[in-house]
Amino acid sequence: MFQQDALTQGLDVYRVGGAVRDALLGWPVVDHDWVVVGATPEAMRQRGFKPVGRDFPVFLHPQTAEEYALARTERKSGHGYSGFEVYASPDVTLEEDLSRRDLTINAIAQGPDGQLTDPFDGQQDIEQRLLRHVSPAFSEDPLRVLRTARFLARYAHLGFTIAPDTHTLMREVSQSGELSHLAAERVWVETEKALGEPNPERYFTTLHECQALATWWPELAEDEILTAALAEMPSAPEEPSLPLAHWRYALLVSLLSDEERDALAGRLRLPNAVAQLARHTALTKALLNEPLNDERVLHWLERLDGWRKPGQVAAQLALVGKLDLQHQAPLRAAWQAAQAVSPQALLSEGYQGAALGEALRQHRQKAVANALSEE
Ligand SMILES: Nc1ccn([C@@H]2O[C@H](COP(=O)(O)OP(=O)(O)OP(=O)(O)O)[C@@H](O)[C@H]2O)c(=O)n1
Repeated sequence: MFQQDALTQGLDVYRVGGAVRDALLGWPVVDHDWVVVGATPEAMRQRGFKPVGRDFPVFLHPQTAEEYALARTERKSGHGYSGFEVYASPDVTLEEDLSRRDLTINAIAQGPDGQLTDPFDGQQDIEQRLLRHVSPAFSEDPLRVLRTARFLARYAHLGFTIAPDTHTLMREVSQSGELSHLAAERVWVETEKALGEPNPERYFTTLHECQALATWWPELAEDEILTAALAEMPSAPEEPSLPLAHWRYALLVSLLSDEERDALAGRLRLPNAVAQLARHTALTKALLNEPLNDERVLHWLERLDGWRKPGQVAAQLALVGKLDLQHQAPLRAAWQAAQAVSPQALLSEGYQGAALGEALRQHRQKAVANALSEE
């Protein structure tokens, strides 16, 4: 049940999508999406709703900033995201709007009196823990392959599986080559969300099973490589300054070569911070692979840009705590000792320019060596 406010009073409005699904699942509801039946864009604007874009009949409530979309149908007319013909008109029914959606559990609407409109048996699929497509139109949006894998990463621990027919469709979409028309940013948005879910590995194994991994993650699309990569993710540290999803990504690609990691980062157009965390994580794993010594530790601190960005060393030290706890204390001591070397003191001794740089490095290396020998 929900109360209508002055702005929505008199509109034929329903709560839809994720909010209804998650409420039925007892999962926290983060944001509410609404669908409005029988209204025109002009009527919405007159009420004070703010149009979101020019091409989509979606509006924001000026107070709650929640999305109100006019009921619409969609038909594919080309490749990728722009290749959609959207038809919104007061004669589009609630059922028609629900029928364009991806999964049955996402195609349930709730009216103000609490009553559910559920033409595709989404409630039954929630009870049976099934991710099932609404109609063959599922294939019209290749992003849905990733979305379905992401929902599995989120709900697998509740017992959800992907319906066999849906799995078949996902494989067909992957084999059609349509995934390559997605924008890299949208692929990353889905992947980043999946990486933050309770079972991120299910996202990747599902995509591998339906042959979708080869398009965007060819570096991981081999049974043994994928298994090894996924086994790295549980080492993500609880480091509140960085998102869990980013740590998991960095660990996932930590066994790849530098070239492969950079190729992936470029293809996915990763945000710099994520690509950098991935590089740093690989450096830390390489450091721990062999016995520590002053030269290797100093090199590691330099590659982490520790003097300018101490937070980057702190983050990697947290990772060391998960990967190899016995090395955390010596590395922390070495870092503190190296940080304590003061450029100011060397300046006042008369060092300048390149000589100052060289003296700094020598003093730092000595400090690291002392710290390592004391631990
Ligand atoms: N490619 C897509 C994207 C969205 N939807 C529909 O639009 C709703 C809202 O989409 P979105 O807000 O992206 O996702 P949610 O389902 O709300 O999931 P989340 O909890 O991850 O936000 C979905 O429930 C689904 O009905 C769809 O059918 N196909």
